[in-house]
Amino acid sequence: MKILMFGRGVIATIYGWVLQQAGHDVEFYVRPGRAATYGDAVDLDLFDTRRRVWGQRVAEKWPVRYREALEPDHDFDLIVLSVPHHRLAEATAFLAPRAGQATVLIFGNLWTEPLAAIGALPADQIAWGFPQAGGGFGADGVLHGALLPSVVFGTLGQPPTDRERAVRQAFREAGLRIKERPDFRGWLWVHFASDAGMFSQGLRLGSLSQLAGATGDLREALLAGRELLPLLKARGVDLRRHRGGVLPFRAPTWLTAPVLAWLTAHVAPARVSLTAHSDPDAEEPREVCRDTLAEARRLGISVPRLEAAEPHFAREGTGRVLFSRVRAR
Ligand SMILES: NC(=O)C1=CN([C@@H]2O[C@H](COP(=O)(O)OP(=O)(O)OC[C@H]3O[C@@H](n4cnc5c(N)ncnc54)[C@H](OP(=O)(O)O)[C@@H]3O)[C@@H](O)[C@H]2O)C=CC1
Ligand SMILES: CC(C)(CO)C(=O)C(=O)O
Repeated sequence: MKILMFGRGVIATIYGWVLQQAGHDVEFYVRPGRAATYGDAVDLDLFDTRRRVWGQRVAEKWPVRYREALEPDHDFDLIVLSVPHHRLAEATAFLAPRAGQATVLIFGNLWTEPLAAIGALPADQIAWGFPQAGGGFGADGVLHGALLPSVVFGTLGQPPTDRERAVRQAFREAGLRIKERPDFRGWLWVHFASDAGMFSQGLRLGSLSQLAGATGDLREALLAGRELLPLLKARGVDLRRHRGGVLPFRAPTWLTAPVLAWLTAHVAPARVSLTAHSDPDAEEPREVCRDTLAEARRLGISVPRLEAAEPHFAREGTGRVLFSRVRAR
């Protein structure tokens, strides 16, 4: 397949590498002028768990190809669109007139109705998925991350179309197991709420990385997630269809918090997925928390832990966040 990764973010880079390794022809679309600043190779430092449970360390310089323009008559078969949810509207507006004949895989967090989130992109060209990888670029420019052996794909109630099956096949050929989620709208929202629980407590400490190995703070994150279950129900999510996703929030925290703490302290792929999120000024965690809290308020759901963390993600009139000001003191 000829594949265009949109942007050169964390997820686009990890899966671009995986797909190219599987023999696909991979290029990155970056904003005009950006290719030179990114440089012609990515420094990867990954734990790849596709073949080994504890992960195989990959440290390599991966030469990549960029394009800074996209015309609708391109011949890409697949465009992978993986951006933070608050950047999706801008990205879909750019891509809608340029999608050509490609299938567009929406591959990330969402908190709105999925079909509204794709804007003017043609709905019959869309596939839905979610990465099972994590990480971040360090100050040294190296991408530190972990790749899990599966990847999530979903549909909005219908069986996968031919296009959607072809995308699953491309990921399967890359050695990834496909986890199929027929109520993907609900799955995405459960995931978003669970991120809000984690991010709210990470922001309280400075960044998500601080949660690694921290039993008490992970307990708070799990309880913050538990408080969001009524919000999901109020949004119409049938939680019985997402038992696996909500189990960590329903299970007793005397059990789950120490297990999570142990995993994130001692198991390299789990540890790296958290510790790579060390940027105290990262915007996405704040946007996730803001949007979740706004929805809880709109629907009149009490979320005391998220609310208590609000000073760390609230926006000032100027657009700066309160938290940056507190840190600067
Ligand atoms: N990172 C992680 O560990 C995980 C992330 N996810 C989810 O995956 C998705 C992607 O996350 P991640 O890879 O971390 O995000 P990043 O912020 O690392 O990457 C986004 C990329 O998209 C580019 N981009 C965004 N908007 C545009 C635009 N309009 N035009 C051109 N380029 C654009 C950005 O470029 P620029 O810098 O120029 O804006 C950047 O390169 C998110 O939904 C996230 O929640 C899920 C699991 C784990
Ligand atoms: C919580 C975290 C950081 C896991 O890597 C994430 O970004 C996600 O799964 O959405």
